[in-house]
Amino acid sequence: MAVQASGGPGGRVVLGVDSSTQSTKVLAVDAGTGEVLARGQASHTVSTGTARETDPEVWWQALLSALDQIGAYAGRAEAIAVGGQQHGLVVLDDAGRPVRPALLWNDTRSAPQAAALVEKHGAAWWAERFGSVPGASFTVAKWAWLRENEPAAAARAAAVRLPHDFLTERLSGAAVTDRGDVSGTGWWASDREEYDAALLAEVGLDPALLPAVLGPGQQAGEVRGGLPVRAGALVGAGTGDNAAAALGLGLTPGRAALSLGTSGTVYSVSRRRPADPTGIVAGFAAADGGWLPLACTLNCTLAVDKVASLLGRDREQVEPGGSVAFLPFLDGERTPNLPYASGLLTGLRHETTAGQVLQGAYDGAVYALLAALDQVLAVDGEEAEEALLLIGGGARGAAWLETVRRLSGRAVQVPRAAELVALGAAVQAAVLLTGESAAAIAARWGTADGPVHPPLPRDDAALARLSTALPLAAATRPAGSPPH
Ligand SMILES: Nc1ncnc2c1ncn2[C@@H]1O[C@H](COP(=O)(O)OP(=O)(O)O)[C@@H](O)[C@H]1O
Ligand SMILES: O=C(CO)[C@@H](O)[C@H](O)COP(=O)(O)O
Repeated sequence: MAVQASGGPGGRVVLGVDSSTQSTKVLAVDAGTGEVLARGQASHTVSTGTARETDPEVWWQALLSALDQIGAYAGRAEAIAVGGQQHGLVVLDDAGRPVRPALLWNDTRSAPQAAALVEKHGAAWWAERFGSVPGASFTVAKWAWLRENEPAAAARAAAVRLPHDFLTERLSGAAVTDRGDVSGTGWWASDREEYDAALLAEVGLDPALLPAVLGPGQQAGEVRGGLPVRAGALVGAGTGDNAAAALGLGLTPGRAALSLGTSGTVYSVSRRRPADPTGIVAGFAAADGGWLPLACTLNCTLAVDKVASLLGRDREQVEPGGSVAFLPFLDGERTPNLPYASGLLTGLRHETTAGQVLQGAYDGAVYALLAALDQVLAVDGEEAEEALLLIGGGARGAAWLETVRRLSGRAVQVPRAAELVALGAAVQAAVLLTGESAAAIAARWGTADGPVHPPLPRDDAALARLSTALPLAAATRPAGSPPH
């Protein structure tokens, strides 16, 4: 199909949505040039304490508010797609209303259920069949937690959705998901690319409650009436936020992205299906038909910002040197799989400064991601490109950039485009309009363009301190919690 898109006023407009942990962002994008024409953003509330929950209605209201902020572009847009935080368990009643708040990817209460599922079948079975060894983040563990702890809520389930599915359905009425996001549930067999009926029976989930899985480039439906987006505009399949960013970056095998947001993630795309029995690399599917090997941490920007505020410092007030090792596992941790751990600071001396402690928190937050980088790239096996792509809110910060350069020893490229998840969703929407491949659109938009910062000598002493401290962090679980 010919590309009809054209830039400038009067050009065709698509909308990309990023419904992530902390907020919803909407970009109105010129489908021809990729120029961002307008931007809206609205915050979410996430529960604190041991639970991490958000009412899906909060995401919907945030989406409506962000759409409101882009003014006339909402009504002009011809297509829209939604990228959303992965794994969250959304349970709806027969009127499409949430039965309870969604259990989010960073809620570790489901760790015992995840451990029981892995114990029952073995890590190798999970990796081979599902591509991933499920931890507390995976939807299957959350569903098992709900059945055990709130059976009445589970019994009321008329539909089970992921966060992006919920919003896609509110926009279009279509009960659909996509292969990228469904690959993070733990009930989609990546070896056969279908729901695993035997596992669903085992966890007591009726497959009729699940959405249809759309393939790359497929359309979910059209925008229904009565919304700020024009009725009849095309609605893309949407996908998980990391898969959306991979589309937005036009990621190719051998190229890795490091995302610094509520979660820290490191990922690449692969032509080979991942199946890592250690559980470090999750074997997600990519939204374009390939695979998305990925490692994810629970403690990233929020943990470092918390340490800065405890120290009474601005997040950029770091100082070099010193002897601390800081593993900021304030929420427990997922990579490595230490759901009951807490933060650990070692190596304090009289001469240690507050700025060095803060730098230690940055180092600890980046350490596990960089440790997983080679395993992520090894899945495809393509020779790795030197420069890491740095994205997410943290990529705007100098201290994050310098930490990644110093601990990776690699060149780091920071795309000028700030919202890669929303841009990736916009790419998905543009695919529906132009019939091009997502890769062709991302290349035309130049989404990954940005300055390349040359490598620094790797700080092996800091990495060695962190590696020595890690077994101690594993022992920081509260009395009475199960062994890791
Ligand atoms: N200029 C900045 N410098 C450093 N960090 C920043 C900056 N702006 C935002 N952040 C960090 O980005 C985080 C939000 O990142 P984002 O990728 O939007 O999160 P999420 O997608 O998980 O909602 C915040 O927690 C904040 O710490
Ligand atoms: O769980 C994962 C990846 O497996 C997280 O990356 C979530 O998808 C949340 O993303 P952000 O809100 O941090 O962007």
